[in-house]
Amino acid sequence: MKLLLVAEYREGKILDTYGELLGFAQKLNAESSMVLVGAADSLPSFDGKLYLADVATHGESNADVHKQVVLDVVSRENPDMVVLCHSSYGWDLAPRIAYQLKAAQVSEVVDIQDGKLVVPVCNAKLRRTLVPGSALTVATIQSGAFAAPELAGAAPRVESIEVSTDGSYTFLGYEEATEGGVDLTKADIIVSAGRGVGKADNVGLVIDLAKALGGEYAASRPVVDSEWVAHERQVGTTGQTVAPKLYIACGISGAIQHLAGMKKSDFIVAINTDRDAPIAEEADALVIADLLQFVPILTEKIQSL
Ligand SMILES: Cc1cc2nc3c(=O)[nH]c(=O)nc-3n(C[C@H](O)[C@H](O)[C@H](O)COP(=O)(O)OP(=O)(O)OC[C@H]3O[C@@H](n4cnc5c(N)ncnc54)[C@H](O)[C@@H]3O)c2cc1C
Repeated sequence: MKLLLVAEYREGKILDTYGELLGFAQKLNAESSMVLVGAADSLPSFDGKLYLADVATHGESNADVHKQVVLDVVSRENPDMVVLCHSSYGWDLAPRIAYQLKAAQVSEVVDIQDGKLVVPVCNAKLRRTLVPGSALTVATIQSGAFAAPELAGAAPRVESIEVSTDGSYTFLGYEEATEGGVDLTKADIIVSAGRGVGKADNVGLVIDLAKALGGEYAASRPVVDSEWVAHERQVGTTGQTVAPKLYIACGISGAIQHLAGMKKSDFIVAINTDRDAPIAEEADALVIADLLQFVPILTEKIQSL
């Protein structure tokens, strides 16, 4: 199998998520080439062919033009699969490429089993394996689902390419998070509330524990969707990616989209009534308890130290 990996470049450098694309290729045992709209001073550690379209000419974020770049490389490489990250860049680009190539598009691949793509369904409660019906597939891979292989030292064979830069997009720039927004990535300790807190009033228990520990509080997506906690505190693929020294997950089941945002934490404590919740597999310590009883007692003990 032959893959074309689409790397991303932002604000002057290649994003290290290209490593996850390589991890995906490695798991499929596939041959791969890569394409990047970027610059020669920020290249991937990749032992293969890299098609490089100059960012100064093709723009940093322009789906119309970048689509043409990828299509140009597809015509040269004739891959079986075009692979992008499941990121805002990938969401924007993948369907355009798939439509143009009349290829199947498979979104948010989380695993490979027996050479087949595994994707989440039913809000990630279930998974299914897919065999695309077309000869060419365009796939996006879930953040954190495929570990990057050892990359140091490898250098790509670079081939410069150029396509027409006509497009209907004008890229205006990136917007910084609003002032006063919380940067959870800087917190050493995060206590996070999941749907297991039950109702908005109970989020206070999690906030109290975070304060007692001198940390920040965060939440899983359902808690944010219910407007119990602001979106800026959401952890996961559609929230922030954090790696604190201590992450305490209170009433969080451990769906892949949540794990992707916190599994690089140094030490994970999960408080859950269900000993079989998926988070138990990631947790360094699992407390099987009702958080509504356990968390206030823990907070009180810490406050009394
Ligand atoms: C495209 C997409 C993007 C997504 N992005 C994100 C994201 O960025 N972040 C994110 O978090 N999710 C995200 N999700 C949602 C994700 O799939 C899960 O649905 C979500 O993470 C589940 O949240 P939860 O663990 O809080 O709730 P649940 O899965 O409902 O788990 C609740 C847990 O609480 C436990 N519990 C219940 N009562 C108690 C109690 N009294 N004491 C202790 N434990 C208790 C239960 O045993 C259970 O394990 C995304 C989904 C999709 C499809």
